[in-house]
Amino acid sequence: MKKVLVANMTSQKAVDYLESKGYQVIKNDQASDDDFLEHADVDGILIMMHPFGESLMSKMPNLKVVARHGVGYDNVDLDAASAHDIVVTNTPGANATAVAETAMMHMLMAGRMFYQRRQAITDNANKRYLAAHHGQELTGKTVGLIGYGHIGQEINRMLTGFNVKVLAYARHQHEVTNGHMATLDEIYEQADFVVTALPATPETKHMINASVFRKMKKSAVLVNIGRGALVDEEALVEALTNEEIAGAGVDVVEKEPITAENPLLHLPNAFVTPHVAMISKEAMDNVALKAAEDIVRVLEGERAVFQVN
Ligand SMILES: O=CC(=O)O
Repeated sequence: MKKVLVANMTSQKAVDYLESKGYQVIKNDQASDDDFLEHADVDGILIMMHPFGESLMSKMPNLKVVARHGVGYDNVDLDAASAHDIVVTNTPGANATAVAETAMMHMLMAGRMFYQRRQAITDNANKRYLAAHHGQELTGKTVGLIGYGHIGQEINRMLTGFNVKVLAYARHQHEVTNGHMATLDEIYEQADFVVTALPATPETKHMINASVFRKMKKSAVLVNIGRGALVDEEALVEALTNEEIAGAGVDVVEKEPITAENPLLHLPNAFVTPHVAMISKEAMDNVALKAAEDIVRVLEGERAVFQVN
């Protein structure tokens, strides 16, 4: 019987599907390197954000497929995977609604500093700052979407009722119902809300940096629901502290899991969530099932079709 390790928190749907197909499932909610190696004989593995590279792959002789539970696969070493003939899959689109809802929430929360206003009831913090800063509405504004895949397009769809103008940046041309495609500089210079929804790659690392903050409007709000690596966090903290931009909403930071020391948590104009954009019952079910289906397809021989690019 083939074995699949379902690592980290996921939906039971993955386990049920794999078992219904006759696989032995080992479930491990706290996957660490040691936990992986305890089950080094597995044929497939379903992982979330745990770094997975050569040191693990080389010790798992039967491993044929690593299914990334989500979209970004920056935690998986693709070169090592191809050297070991391991297929890597991801689940584009399966969590787009949850992540787009999170982006909408961040625009509204960071735009109006709702979190800090709630906190001020009980801890008295930031009262002077909040009295002097009223925040801004999303309605009628220009929104820059950097990344226009499943998630960017879903954000655009959700924005329809807000009567915004959308400027979208992507590698490929798209029809943008609420606006049009634009260059990065057009977005930096014109957008009131800049949303980053790109993967972490060598090309996107720190693409949002001090020189970008200088190009952005002083009233702009940055929302990052892609990866922490997209934003130079030190420069972001500086830009927020000096009010070079008005605010930020981030679900992802450079060093995760985020800890209480992260300076973004202590600024009155930043709103932070701990990389939870895709955590909803619906998204977890969709993603888990899609990842489990990919594992089965690969283990049954349909490899090339599912490889991430
Ligand atoms: O972070 C979430 C994902 O990569 O889907």
